[in-house]
Amino acid sequence: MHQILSKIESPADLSGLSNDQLEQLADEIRDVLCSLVATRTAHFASNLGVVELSIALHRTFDFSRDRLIWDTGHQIYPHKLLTGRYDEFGTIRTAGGLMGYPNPAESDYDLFVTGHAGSSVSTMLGLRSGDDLQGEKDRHAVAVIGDGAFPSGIVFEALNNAGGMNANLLVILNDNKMSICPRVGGVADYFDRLRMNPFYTGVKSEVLKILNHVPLLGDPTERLLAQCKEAVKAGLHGGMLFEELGFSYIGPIDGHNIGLLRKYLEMVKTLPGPVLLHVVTEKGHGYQPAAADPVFFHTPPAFIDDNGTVVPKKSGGAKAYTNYARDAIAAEMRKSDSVTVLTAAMCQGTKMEPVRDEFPHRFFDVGICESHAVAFAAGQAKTGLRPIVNIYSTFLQRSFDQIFQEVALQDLPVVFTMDRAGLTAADGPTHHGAYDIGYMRLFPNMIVMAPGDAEEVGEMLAFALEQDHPSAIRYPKTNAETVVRDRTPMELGKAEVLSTGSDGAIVCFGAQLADAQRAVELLKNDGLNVGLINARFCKPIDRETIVGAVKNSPFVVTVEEGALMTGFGSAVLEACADEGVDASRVKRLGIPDTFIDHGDREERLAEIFLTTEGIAQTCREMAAKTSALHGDDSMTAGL
Ligand SMILES: Cc1ncc(C[n+]2csc(CCOP(=O)(O)OP(=O)(O)O)c2C)c(N)n1
Ligand SMILES: CC(=O)[C@@H](O)[C@H](O)COP(=O)(O)O
Ligand SMILES: [Mg+2]
Repeated sequence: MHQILSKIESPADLSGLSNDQLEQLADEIRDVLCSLVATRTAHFASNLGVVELSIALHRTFDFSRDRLIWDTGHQIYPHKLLTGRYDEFGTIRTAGGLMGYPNPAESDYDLFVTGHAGSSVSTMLGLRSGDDLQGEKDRHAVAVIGDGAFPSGIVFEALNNAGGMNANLLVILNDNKMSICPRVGGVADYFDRLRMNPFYTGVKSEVLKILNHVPLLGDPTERLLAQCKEAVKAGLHGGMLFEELGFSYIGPIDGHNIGLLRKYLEMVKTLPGPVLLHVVTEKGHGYQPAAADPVFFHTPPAFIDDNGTVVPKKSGGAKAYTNYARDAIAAEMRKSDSVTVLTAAMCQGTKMEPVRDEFPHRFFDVGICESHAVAFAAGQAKTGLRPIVNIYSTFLQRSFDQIFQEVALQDLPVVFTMDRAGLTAADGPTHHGAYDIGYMRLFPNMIVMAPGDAEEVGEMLAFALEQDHPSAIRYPKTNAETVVRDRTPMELGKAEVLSTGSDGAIVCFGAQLADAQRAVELLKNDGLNVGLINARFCKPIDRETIVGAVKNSPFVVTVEEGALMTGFGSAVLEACADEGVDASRVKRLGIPDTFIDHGDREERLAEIFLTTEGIAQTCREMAAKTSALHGDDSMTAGL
């Protein structure tokens, strides 16, 4: 089994292998990738597409000394298999196992933990600059970036800087025509034109040889001829966008031909200054169903291959918050032509393909360009439209300044639907939506909400679209429950009291409401009568109800699936302080001030007491503590 791969303990073990053996190694790596996705959801098509590139890179450079960064990092699996992690690879994306992204704690061959797209050229330029300043100019600097990540604004900031510095830097564009969905925008169209370049078909090199032998004359015609020559080369070269920024553009070349890759990598290794090598690959290459449908196979559900038929191991089940949000967005877009929706290359993750198809003129996929997305939405809002910016909580962090300046400061009615707000489990710390409560409630004019259950998603979106202010609605990566109750209508800054209790109160902001309701029922078995408040708003917070609960209850437990630092619980403490109410009997449950590793979502939630039992246990402890404070030993007897 994996005769060659199983013996690769480091890239140095590649040195003696022939191209044929390297091709066999590629097959063995693909076999490992196919075995992995039979067991769990993981990044599949992207990794299939960079097998040969990974092998050729590690065969050509010595990254124990040279520098290598894979942009975004979701396509890191072949790199991990080639850098001594074959034996433990089966643990990837599981608690305590390998991360599904680069991780310096696992290997010196991983330089940065990444998961957000676009930063690789910048960090590599920084590494280049640092190595140069410390007398290590011999270390090569290589950043591999996908065509989906490439339009991110930060990439052009880095290209601009690298060109200006004339830095010895190799940027490898991994062009597979795909982001998660098909790539979009002018850069995508440009890449399509480059892919048609004769170089890729081998014709260009002959023409370039001829041009380079055209004699230069010493008279005014020389300048014209030289310009014509440059124009023809540029036309052939393609790559003018990069050449004008100071990069030598090479390509496009076949990214699945190991021999060809090695040849060009050896060539560009010696080229001075910034170089961009354009590599053409196929997302899903080597596994036909993935090549045929790279969108589905970006992160497919665990599946088995039944003689070429893909059979997901489980499907269906309760609807996720994402589904309710998508349906609510579609419903609002049907109700009003003023409602638009924007995504930053996450149409598939937000399940908005049906919305894209139903509203082709009011659906905007701007690519991995979150900062631009928010400013774009602000422009739409300025014209009277009601844009919904549907971006994952963690990726929306890219847009902090545009949320501040273009939206909040202008007080424009942009609605932010922040998916994956909370723990995202297998993706780990780069993808947890931990900070959106804190960063959104900072801004004047911003309304910050979190649905407590499935129904409130649609109620909050409809409410948000009626407000003449910006608003944010956050929900986690999980199935949505319904909490049966007599619902009170949405009212700005008003919480919903589900029950009252003489022994304490739980104030829940967001999707743990059903857990909190079950905890209330559990606590009755302990003889504790604890009330439950559905906060609904973190901003404006319902001071009357929530500070009132703190004032009149023996204890209050606040619950949020967000960072405790600056989160909803902090807002409660601030409100109590402002009202002069003693908040010493408030216990806050949420994400502690640390980065939470990847792992099973329910396990991670249990570790921070954001489960039915965790909330109940916290209430028991608070009841004991507060009854002891007031001389009633009945609760402490059993502790
Ligand atoms: C800032 C940011 N926004 C969105 C994402 C979600 N995302 C992960 S991979 C991906 C597509 C990347 O496309 P590309 O760079 O071409 O890589 P490929 O999967 O094609 O190899 C996206 C949008 C992200 N990781 N980071
Ligand atoms: C690499 C990346 O950022 C995306 O592929 C992300 O992992 C998708 O997350 P979901 O699977 O939660 O949509
Ligand atoms: Mg791509």
